[in-house]
Amino acid sequence: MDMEFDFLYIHQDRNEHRSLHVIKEEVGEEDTFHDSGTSGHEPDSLEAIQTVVNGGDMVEGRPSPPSPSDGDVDDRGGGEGRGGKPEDAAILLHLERCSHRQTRRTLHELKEKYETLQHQLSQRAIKLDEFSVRTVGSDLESLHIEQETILNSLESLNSIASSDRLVDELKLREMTISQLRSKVLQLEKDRLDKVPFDAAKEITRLNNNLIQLEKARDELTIQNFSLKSKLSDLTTKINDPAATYQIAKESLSFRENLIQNTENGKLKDVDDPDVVKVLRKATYKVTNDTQKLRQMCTELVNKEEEYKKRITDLETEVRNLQNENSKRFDKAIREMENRLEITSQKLEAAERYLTSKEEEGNMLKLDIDTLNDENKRLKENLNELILKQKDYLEETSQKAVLEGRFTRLAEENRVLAEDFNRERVLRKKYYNQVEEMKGKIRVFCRVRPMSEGERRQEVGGEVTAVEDEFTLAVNTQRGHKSFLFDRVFQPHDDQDAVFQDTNALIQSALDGFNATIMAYGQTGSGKTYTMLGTQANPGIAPRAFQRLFQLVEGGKARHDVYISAYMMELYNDKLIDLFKPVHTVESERLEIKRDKKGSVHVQGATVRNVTSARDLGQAFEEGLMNRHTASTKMNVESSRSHLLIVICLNVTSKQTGNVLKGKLTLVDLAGSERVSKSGASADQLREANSINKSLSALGDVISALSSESSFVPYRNSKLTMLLQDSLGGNAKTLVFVNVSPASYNADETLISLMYASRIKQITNNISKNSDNKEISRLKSIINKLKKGEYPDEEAL
Ligand SMILES: Nc1ncnc2c1ncn2[C@@H]1O[C@H](COP(=O)(O)OP(=O)(O)OP(=O)(O)O)[C@@H](O)[C@H]1O
Repeated sequence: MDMEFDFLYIHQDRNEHRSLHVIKEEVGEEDTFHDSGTSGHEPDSLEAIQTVVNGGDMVEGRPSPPSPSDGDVDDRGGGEGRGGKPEDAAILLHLERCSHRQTRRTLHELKEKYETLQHQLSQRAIKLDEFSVRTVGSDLESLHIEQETILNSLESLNSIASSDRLVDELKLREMTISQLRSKVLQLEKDRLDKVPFDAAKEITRLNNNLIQLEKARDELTIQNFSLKSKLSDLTTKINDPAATYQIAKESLSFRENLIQNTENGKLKDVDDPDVVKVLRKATYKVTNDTQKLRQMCTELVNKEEEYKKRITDLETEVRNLQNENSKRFDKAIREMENRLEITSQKLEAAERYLTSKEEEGNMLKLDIDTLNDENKRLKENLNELILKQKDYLEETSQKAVLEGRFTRLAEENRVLAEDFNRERVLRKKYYNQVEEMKGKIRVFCRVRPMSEGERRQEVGGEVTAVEDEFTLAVNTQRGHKSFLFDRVFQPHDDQDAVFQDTNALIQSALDGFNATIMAYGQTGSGKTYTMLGTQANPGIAPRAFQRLFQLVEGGKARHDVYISAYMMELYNDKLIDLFKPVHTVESERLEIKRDKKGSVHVQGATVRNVTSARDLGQAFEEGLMNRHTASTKMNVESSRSHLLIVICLNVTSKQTGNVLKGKLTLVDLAGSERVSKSGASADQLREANSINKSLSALGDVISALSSESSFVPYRNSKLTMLLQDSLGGNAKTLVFVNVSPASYNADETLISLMYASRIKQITNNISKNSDNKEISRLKSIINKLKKGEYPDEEAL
């Protein structure tokens, strides 16, 4: 009985290993159970599974490498290089296998228990006797209890195998999924760190694909779980019938043994008919139960076969699904790898593009620097322009001020011009009055310098001395004599200084007067130098030409001036037209004529119209050339003839239309030396007489004009006839008396000076004072006019 109690107690213990061990000890057998489908070292705990997932070892209940029987796991498991998905599949497969192994192990344990119990029953059935019938019921009851216990054990085992395992499985899968996700995130992070901004779209697209794949994986996982669940249900269903089958089988065997034992004679020993009856009823009942149990066993066997087949199908289906999943997963991995490769290539392309863009950026920076420099330069230019504009505005304002000032000045100028014109008229009036008061004939004396030859030969030095600008003294052996003139020019006075006091006559000619400038003196005294000058030092004639056209140009707004000229030579009282070629001179007959107004002209003379100083100068040069040719042809010296240049002016006022006719006559007289001194030939005498006669006639005319004689002997010579309208009347005459300072020319100098004195009727005697008073009065008038002041009424 103690053994029975122990047996019942032991079978109620849920610690299977311990109970089996106790049973084995009690029955004295070794545990020979060995599941051919397992290695005996198969990991069946969560810890072991996790270790397998992590690639650890398991030996003797500890984590160990997968056994050869786990070939599917190895084939599908792959390494970490598959990204964790094969591990996931391996875990699932492993969990499935663990579940099956545990189920099969439980079945085997139950089978072992069943065999042990059968063995105990067979052992103890022998010992059953009179109380066997009584104990059959209790045995049956015990069997039922045991059956229930076994069923409970199976139930608990199944629940443990299903619920706990699934929870752990889920936790494990979640951990695995979490690890996989973290790995995926890490990979994505690494890849994103390498991918530039422009590959972000591609990464986003890959992420979306990954999410799709994860969704698909999750769906597959759900399907997998669903299948697992079905498998679990089926396993439960299988286990239930299996347990029932085992119990029924045990019960059947027990009953069969009991019946057999009973029939084998044990009941023969029972004499009591009631007991026999009871036993027979019990036997009958047991027989029926046994039949029912057999039917149940048959059904259960059939069901087991059916479930086993379904399990096999489901396992095949699961394997197929897993293979399919694995293939899809591998395909997805490959696609991901391909996309990663493409993305890497794109990344490289993007990096190259970025590099090129950086280079471009550097170039653009250089361009920007250049543009900045250009901009700076332009700004500087702009600033300069602004400053210039500012200056321009200031200048504009100043210009406006200046324009205002200019307008005022123009008005002032206009007033001044009017005043000037008025003053000019007055000046002319006063000038002419002064000229008239000074006399119509003015006499300037010019002393030439000693020539180099005269200095070298020491011809007795100078006999002349300029005491002041109006007085020339001559020191001779016969005494000291002073001569007064309108002006005395010293040897050092140049041509310009001489012309300054003569150009007023040019203006008089333009004002309608007949102006005459002539040079008188002995040969070599400087007449030609004074009247014509040299190329380097032009005399009065070329300067008068220039001045004349300057005045014409200045007055062209008011006047139209028509200018013509003729040029004559008077030799031995004979006129020669210098504007004609030499060979025609003798054939032409020139006659001096006077018109009704008294104007003199030479009939037959060549008159040249000139429009410029250049024209006039060229004509003048031609005339001089002709004079030289004629002198050579006649074998005479040019100094033995008189030279006349006559410039006729026809001035028409543009305002009034009045016409003024003036004349400027320039005369270079022949030498005035005495005949006895000039040579002894008859021609020379005739020449000298002709010269003296003309010069004497000129002196007579001038003397008559000065003395205001009623008769002026113009017709005594051709010279005076030519000068008839230029001497006297309203004519203005300027006579240069040229003298030599040399002592050997002292006599001729005295004669010339006396001749000039006769012209001015100025003597060195008692009339000197009165003459000096007159001269002083005239000088004061001239000085006031030069200063632009009006002469006093008394002086006038
Ligand atoms: N004021 C002067 N300054 C310098 N040299 C002068 C001056 N006057 C005359 N001479 C020079 O004296 C020389 C004689 O002068 P010029 O020929 O003019 O005298 P002339 O009186 O004209 O003589 P002729 O009656 O023979 O023509 C020339 O060589 C001339 O250059």
